[in-house]
Amino acid sequence: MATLFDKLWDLHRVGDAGDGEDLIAIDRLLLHERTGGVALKSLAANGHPVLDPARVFSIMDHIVSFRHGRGRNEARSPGGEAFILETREMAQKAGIHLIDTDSPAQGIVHVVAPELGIALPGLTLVCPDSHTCSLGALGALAWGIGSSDAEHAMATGTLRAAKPRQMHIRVSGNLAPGVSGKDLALYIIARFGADGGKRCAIEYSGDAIRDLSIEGRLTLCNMAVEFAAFTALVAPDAKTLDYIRGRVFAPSAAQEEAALAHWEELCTDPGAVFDEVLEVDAGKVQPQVSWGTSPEDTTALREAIPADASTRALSYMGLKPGQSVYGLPIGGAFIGSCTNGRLSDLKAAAEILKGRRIAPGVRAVCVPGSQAVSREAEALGIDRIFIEAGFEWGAPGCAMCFYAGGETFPPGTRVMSSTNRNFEGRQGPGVRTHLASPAVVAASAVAGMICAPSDILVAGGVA
Ligand SMILES: CC(C)[C@H](C(=O)O)[C@@H](O)C(=O)O
Ligand code: SF4
Repeated sequence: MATLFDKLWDLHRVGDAGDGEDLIAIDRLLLHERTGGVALKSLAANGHPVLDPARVFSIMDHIVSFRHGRGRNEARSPGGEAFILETREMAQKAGIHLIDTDSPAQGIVHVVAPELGIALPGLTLVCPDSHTCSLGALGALAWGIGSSDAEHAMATGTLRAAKPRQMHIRVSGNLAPGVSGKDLALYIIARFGADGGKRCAIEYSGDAIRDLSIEGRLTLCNMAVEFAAFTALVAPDAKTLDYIRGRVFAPSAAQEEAALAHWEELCTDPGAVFDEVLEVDAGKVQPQVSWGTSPEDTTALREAIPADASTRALSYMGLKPGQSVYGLPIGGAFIGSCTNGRLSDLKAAAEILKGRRIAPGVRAVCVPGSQAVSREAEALGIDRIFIEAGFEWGAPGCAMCFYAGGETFPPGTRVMSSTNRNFEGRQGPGVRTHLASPAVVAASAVAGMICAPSDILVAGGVA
């Protein structure tokens, strides 16, 4: 009896690497220009070629400008152009896949990898980026690594890793309408703490997980690193297979039968034992919003901030213990990122923004997670809905998810954000980030204050 994680580990275990570590075969490696160029350059300087260039994909996302009509090398931070140029040059020299700034496939690495079928059930995937855990949503064994590990993986096709402990999170019941994968992720982190994942490999299962769309599962697994997990996984099911079919780097029609036979085995055997088990009742999850400077500093929208909340977090956020953030005026809103920059996220926000305007004094920005998301949204008229509501519509990339030294909101601005991190200065010096789902961010942008989608829909006579 084995867990899904045991099976993935054993399938890729090449041998014992000593010191409690195993040598794991790496199927595909992803790079971005913020950390990938450095790894490629150092690898070349050490005289090592990339063992199998066809398995390595480099994508421009972190530093590229999110201005429409951006030039090929335009960065969003001073000096950022060097990251783009170096990654391009080193990727071309190494002969790896390069999804460049002007490619129709460009976007955030964790959004592009599923879209192109780079991430598939049963594969090991690594990237020098902490949110690589997102890809576990497809039943892949994916985790974030450092740049030197990325070099090792490129040179040898393997990595040393200690097998992590395993956690099962069973999410029973159903999420209420309007409650998303993001709300579930924030709820779990708030309830069990930002260290609650205990560096385990987590498998999510249960009715609510089965009911989540693939994009909802990607959002949930994306935040596993905010829960201090090694990674997260969802066993592949019919939805996963439908999602994968026909994607560029997925098995061809001729290979599909063999692939399906393999993927069918990718599940936890009944009776397999986990080191830790957490039970979550999906019916208890309400739309969430963070109030502090860790994703665990989160409550349901109308709930009060705990009386014993950290003074430092409250002072940074300009809040008091016992108060609720509900109704607080905001100055900014951001929808995008590898957490919530996919089509379903933009659709959820557009449902609220349709025929409405954001409040005066709010700067609202939407940046689709990839060129593909952007194209699909534009084909559906979603870009018009955002723009007519007063949002800026940006060019794909990480954009305002993290401050890179360039454009941001003024210090002290309270920003509703569909991203995954609310650390001090994450979106810019002094910027006060509140994490929430795209629907809650959109509703708050319209109201000019933190509120629930239902407030807006009722006020507009829609619901
Ligand atoms: C820059 C990169 C290494 C970083 C990460 O690893 O996650 C970034 O993507 C982030 O979200 O903070
Ligand atoms: S969108 Fe944000 S969290 Fe995701 S990879 Fe980019 S910077 Fe990191």
